[in-house]
Amino acid sequence: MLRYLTSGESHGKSLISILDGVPSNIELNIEELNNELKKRQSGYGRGQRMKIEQDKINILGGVRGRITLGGPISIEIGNKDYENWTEFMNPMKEIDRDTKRVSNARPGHADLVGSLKYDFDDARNVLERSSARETASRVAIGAICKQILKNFNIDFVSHVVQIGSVKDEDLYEFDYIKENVDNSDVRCVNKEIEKQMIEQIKIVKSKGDTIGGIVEIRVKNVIPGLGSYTQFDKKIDGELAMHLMSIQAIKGVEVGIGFDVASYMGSQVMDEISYTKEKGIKRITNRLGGIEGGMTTGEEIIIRCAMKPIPTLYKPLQSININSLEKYEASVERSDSCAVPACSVVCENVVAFVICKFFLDKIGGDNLYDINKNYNSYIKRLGDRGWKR
Ligand SMILES: Cc1cc2nc3c(=O)[nH]c(=O)nc-3n(C[C@H](O)[C@H](O)[C@H](O)COP(=O)(O)O)c2cc1C
Ligand SMILES: C=C(O[C@@H]1CC(C(=O)O)=C[C@@H](OP(=O)(O)O)[C@H]1O)C(=O)O
Repeated sequence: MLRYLTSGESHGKSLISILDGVPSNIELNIEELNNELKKRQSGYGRGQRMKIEQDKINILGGVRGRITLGGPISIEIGNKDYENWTEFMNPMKEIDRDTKRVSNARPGHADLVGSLKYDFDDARNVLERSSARETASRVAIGAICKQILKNFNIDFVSHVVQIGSVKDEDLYEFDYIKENVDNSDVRCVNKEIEKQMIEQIKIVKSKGDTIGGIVEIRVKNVIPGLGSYTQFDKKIDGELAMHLMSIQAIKGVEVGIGFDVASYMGSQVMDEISYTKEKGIKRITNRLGGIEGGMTTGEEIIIRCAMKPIPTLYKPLQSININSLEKYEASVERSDSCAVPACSVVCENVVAFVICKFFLDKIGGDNLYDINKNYNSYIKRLGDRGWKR
């Protein structure tokens, strides 16, 4: 079973993760992995931290000469900022506990409840781990998963469809998104709307406020039958939602037309089925986003995620001191004003992990050769039943 754990603090020495269950003989493109990390760091609205960090993957185990060995892969991403934080973060030595203290809980962040739950008088101990710095690890893991799935033509893309009230309402083809998204400062496909989104972020930032938005993730060339209707925890939509909702600041996940299913009649929601000798079994539409009964249908997967605005405001909200309980303005930490573009990269890679997990569960095999054999045999059987690539 494909699984991972992440460890590390935002201003600690490095982020460490272990990805277990990767088959052997997968060739890794390190440049491509680093490119994915770089994409997560960009996007208009990010704060000063992204000027300090230049995330690079350092694989410590499980890979030899860029080829996976079938054992757990250990990954390190260094925090350059640690150089400035050693005296406050060093795990092995006495540290200065007074200078970087956070006492006035930021509403919307984990500060207050984390301090109560873990019995801390300093929310620094909470925010170091609750910080979305951790998403760099998740991107590295998802990027490896993408490279596994590339062997089977499965491809991923994501883009920003809304920032605040500015929306990109067009429905684009997968390839069109792919061609245009990386040229945009906010990962928006439409250049006109991109300008409006940047303007929106600027205005909000100038007021000391923050803003959220919606991102869309698409997966192309997925085979039918990943996931299962037979048990609640085998349903791929459930697992996707769980992984996506666990990303810092994600407050909603939709598959296909999502919440709109509630407003339409059945005939306007279900995707009718057709069969022709040339195209095989196909859906005439794809409103349900490529998932039925907890299984992939073979149509493109379409998911949207809503990100709330960044909780740290330069014009702080009312709060309390976690120790004295007196009324205070929330602490102000160096912060992003909008991280929706970065979040689209995170969501895309988190989806890649889940798809890869279910793909390996379905197809099986410890090494690329066996997986290829099993894959081809499944595709052949589906072909005999009328499904075509
Ligand atoms: C890519 C990314 C960057 C983020 N940057 C910040 C930030 O600079 N400041 C901040 O307060 N929150 C930031 N957040 C959001 C917080 O980490 C998040 O709101 C917090 O951990 C509380 O979790 P919750 O919103 O899921 O409840 C960011 C989230 C993501 C995904
Ligand atoms: C470090 C990252 O994001 C951080 C996420 C984050 C938060 O509270 O979630 C707060 C900020 O941390 P800092 O105070 O060090 O600037 C962001 O920069 C990153 O995405 O790599």
